[in-house]
Amino acid sequence: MAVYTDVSPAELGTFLSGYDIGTLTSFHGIAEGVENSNFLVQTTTGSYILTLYEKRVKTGDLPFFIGLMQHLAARGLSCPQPVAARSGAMLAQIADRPAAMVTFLPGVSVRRPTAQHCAELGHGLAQLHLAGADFPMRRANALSVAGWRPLFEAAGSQADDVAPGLAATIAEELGRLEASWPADLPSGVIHADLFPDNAFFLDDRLSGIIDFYFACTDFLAYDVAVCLNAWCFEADGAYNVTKGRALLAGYEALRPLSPAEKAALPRLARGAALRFLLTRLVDWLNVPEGALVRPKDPLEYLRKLRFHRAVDSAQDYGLVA
Ligand SMILES: Nc1ncnc2c1ncn2[C@@H]1O[C@H](COP(=O)(O)OP(=O)(O)O)[C@@H](O)[C@H]1O
Ligand SMILES: N[C@@H](CCOP(=O)(O)O)C(=O)O
Repeated sequence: MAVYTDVSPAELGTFLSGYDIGTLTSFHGIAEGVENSNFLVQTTTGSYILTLYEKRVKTGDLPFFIGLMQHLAARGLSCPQPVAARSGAMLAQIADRPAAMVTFLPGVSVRRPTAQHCAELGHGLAQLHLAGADFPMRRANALSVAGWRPLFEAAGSQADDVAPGLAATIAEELGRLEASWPADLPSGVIHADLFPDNAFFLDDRLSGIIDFYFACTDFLAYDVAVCLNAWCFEADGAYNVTKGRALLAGYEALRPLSPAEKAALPRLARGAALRFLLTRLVDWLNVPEGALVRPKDPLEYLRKLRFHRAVDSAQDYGLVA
């Protein structure tokens, strides 16, 4: 998280009086993350996370996110659970922002995932997909292929200031993906942002998944592609096929990919790389003044995109045929 909106102790104290979770003992803003404002709130009954929803989160989508976390938790997935106010409401308002209080999950995120972490993550992702299969609400993925051109239009004119030639690379890739994006693959609830900072581990076992605010209804294999991008590249930009193999094997142990999903994986991985390149580029060029946030490097995803452009088949990611 980041902190875009400040909350005063008095405001938070008043806010907490609407909940049955004790009285405030301490709180602080959390610097990690880039989307919403998050606070670690400690009360006389324990620790909680207060999230204030910022620019990319539409208020109309909040019931989907809240309902999804409740649904997944009820099916045994370890994820934050929304805490109801005394009125029964899961959503509230503080500092003029929509907000929710959720349970605090123990565990730590890993900066340099090992193959073991990747295997655990793949398994957890498949568990999430299976647990979400009967979730009744739908939410279109606003950041799928149709959402990429508007992002490019917002940032494209400054892209070459970030890296010479970047605008042309994005334009070419966007055109290709718009023309070839799969139309019909198994769909359902996806997390859509399951990066290492959104997965917690205890003793190298996956202990929880957080940050469901990009979750939506889309191709399940696209979520796998997002994770290959986020978990299986080394800091020097090299793809680690051992980690990819572990992630895919962990996933397929619970939910085997169909032949069509396997064939589509390289395109989905290119699309996932372009999606994060574009959102990072927009964020890089638009850091709000005074915000506690560390924008993420868009060029990391340019390097990943270049790797995917040279991939022939899902076997290159470590998929065992
Ligand atoms: N339920 C939770 N339990 C424990 N820590 C959490 C929880 N939710 C968020 N955090 C902490 O806050 C950080 C940012 O949260 P996140 O949901 O990823 O924000 P963003 O929506 O900006 O990505 C996480 O990296 C984690 O450290
Ligand atoms: N994971 C995205 C940005 C959103 O990150 P989060 O920290 O809010 O989960 C990226 O790396 O570009």
